[in-house]
Amino acid sequence: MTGAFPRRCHGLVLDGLSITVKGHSRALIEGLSLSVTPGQIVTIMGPSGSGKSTLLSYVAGFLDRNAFVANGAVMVGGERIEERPAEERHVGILFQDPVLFPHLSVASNLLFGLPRVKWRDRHKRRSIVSDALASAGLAGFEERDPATLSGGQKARVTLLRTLLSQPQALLLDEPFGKLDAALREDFRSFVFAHVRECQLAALLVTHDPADAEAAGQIVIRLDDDPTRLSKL
Ligand SMILES: Nc1ncnc2c1ncn2[C@@H]1O[C@H](COP(=O)(O)OP(=O)(O)OP(=O)(O)O)[C@@H](O)[C@H]1O
Repeated sequence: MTGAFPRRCHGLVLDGLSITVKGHSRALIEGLSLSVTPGQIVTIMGPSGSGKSTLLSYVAGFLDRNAFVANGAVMVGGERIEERPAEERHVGILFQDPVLFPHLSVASNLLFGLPRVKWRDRHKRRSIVSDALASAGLAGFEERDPATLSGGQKARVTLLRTLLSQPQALLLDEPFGKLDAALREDFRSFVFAHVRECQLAALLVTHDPADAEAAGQIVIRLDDDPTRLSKL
């Protein structure tokens, strides 16, 4: 894999995380603490509405503070980040639908992810993008319009863009959910290989036990009753 995705040497730690929907007396998530080591994928499972996406939003910095009361420490790379704006957290997130800018070429979408402060030289930036595409089996896709890509290709480009932004932790919110079975397995292996290669600390939200098994079977279950948080 390309040198544009350097190895990370810090993990992700949540400490005493509690989240309540405003106006509700019972917490959605209460006293959740967990530690994800570099290269490890911890799976978050639980019924619809149990707070899986809300948990990821809190870690990523997207939580709607008008709707939720939340507290608890989030550490990435050895630093507290829960008070920082999302763009300063070094946390990448992938959603169920790959999101690419439709008016930009594949290369421009990827260049968007690449930190300008780190790579100022235009040719170097282009070559990092080309190397990243080649590492994903997409050599020569630089000038393609995202609309012409298959679902699996879009998913790969979206992951590459996230990785090029140099995250230290990766949040995966059902990123395989809409792919058909063969593609799902293929993309899952692709994502997990990058998590391990780049030594990212990853949280995976999924409803599929096969994802949890492929991720290494470390499962945190958010139950209907938040006082019954259990580690399988
Ligand atoms: N903006 C909001 N305002 C008020 N309540 C919200 C808001 N967003 C989510 N919720 C509530 O928070 C709870 C947790 O939602 P969340 O989306 O985190 O669940 P989930 O476990 O990810 O569900 P699913 O598996 O269906 O995606 C739900 O009861 C939901 O209705």
